[in-house]
Amino acid sequence: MSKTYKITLLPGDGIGPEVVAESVKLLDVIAEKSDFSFEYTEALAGGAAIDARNDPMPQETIDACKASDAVLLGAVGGPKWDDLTGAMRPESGLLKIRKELAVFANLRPVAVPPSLAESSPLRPAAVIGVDLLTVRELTGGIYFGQPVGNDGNEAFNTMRYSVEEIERVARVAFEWARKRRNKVTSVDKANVLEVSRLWRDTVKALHKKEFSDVELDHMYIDNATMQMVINPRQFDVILTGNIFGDILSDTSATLGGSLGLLPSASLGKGTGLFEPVHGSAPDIAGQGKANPIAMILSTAMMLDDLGEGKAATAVRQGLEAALGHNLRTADLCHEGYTPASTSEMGELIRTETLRHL
Ligand SMILES: NC(=O)c1ccc[n+]([C@@H]2O[C@H](COP(=O)([O-])OP(=O)(O)OC[C@H]3O[C@@H](n4cnc5c(N)ncnc54)[C@H](O)[C@@H]3O)[C@@H](O)[C@H]2O)c1
Ligand SMILES: CC(C)[C@H](C(=O)O)[C@@H](O)C(=O)O
Ligand SMILES: [Mg+2]
Repeated sequence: MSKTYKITLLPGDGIGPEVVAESVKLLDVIAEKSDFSFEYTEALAGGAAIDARNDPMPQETIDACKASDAVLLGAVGGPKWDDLTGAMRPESGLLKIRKELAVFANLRPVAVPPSLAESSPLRPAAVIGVDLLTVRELTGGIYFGQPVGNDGNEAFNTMRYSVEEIERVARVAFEWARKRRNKVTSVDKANVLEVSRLWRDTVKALHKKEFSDVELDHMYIDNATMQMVINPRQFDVILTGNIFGDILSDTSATLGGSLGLLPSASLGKGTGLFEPVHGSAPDIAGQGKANPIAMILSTAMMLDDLGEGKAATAVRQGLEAALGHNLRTADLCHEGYTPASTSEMGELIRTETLRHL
């Protein structure tokens, strides 16, 4: 009996639907050559859901996500909804589904093969061979701290973490390090913030108790952001909280030359959420310019999570082969390359993936 995976698609806004479409086409051709298939449910999220339901994350969407094996999300937000506040914002819808699915660990890998090094604004010699994984805490910290306030004159958010929240995400980072180069860099602001002091003490204690075979160091967020640019190869696994991980992962996108390359997997105990690191890119939306690679690599992470490692590997090998051709979307298209649209790049990656399946 062949297995059918239930996938909920949340295309969202801006370039979200454009890149999700490429993932679906890829999954369909993979299914044709495999002993498993996919059943899709498309649901509303973000600005699209505000327009249709006056709610950035309707209950029917949450129910569909929880009933599926995996969720693929494009991106949410954009200028049309920028005047909305609080729970009515598209971005609040994204935070809600992360919380509802309890996906507390957000994995954001970056690898720079030689084929991408020349697209980086940094010197190729500084970025070739970069292979790092940011493990970002995703359901706590200042994004979810209470109380929240804004009386028009003064506004505040609160950053809080409990030992339990820190330990469970730190465990994920240490476990990944054991499968990689055995090193964790924990990033915080323990020289200033109480929350970071607890973060650092908790990570140290867990390390001593369960993971003393893994190399551990600690770095302040300001230095880490600079180290990411001047010496990114020193990093294997980076462990950090919600807001520092948000900032540091966009910084890590400079290494390969585009935010359009960075995938992510948001994992907890149940259904995983697979979303590119980038947003809805209003400046290029609707023009066929979006790079589909971040979404396609997020789809590979989904295949891994579903236990379809062979298909995930074929996607990564297919992508590597595709990058050997001279086609590039606009974000990476410099001298010597031919410009490709989102769907042309998607088609090339599909063709190469099939060759590796
Ligand atoms: N996961 C998400 O849904 C998510 C993530 C980040 C931002 N956002 C939202 O997206 C909207 C725009 O935010 P922003 O402009 O700060 O960030 P953004 O990530 O949308 O865009 C930043 C820059 O990167 C470029 N870019 C992003 N993805 C690309 C791709 N796939 N291919 C080529 N270029 C790409 C954009 O053109 C832009 O120049 C905001 O409403 C923001 O809140 C959503
Ligand atoms: C849109 C926003 C809520 C989101 C975040 O800050 O987590 C985004 O920037 C990301 O990196 O996934
Ligand atoms: Mg971000």
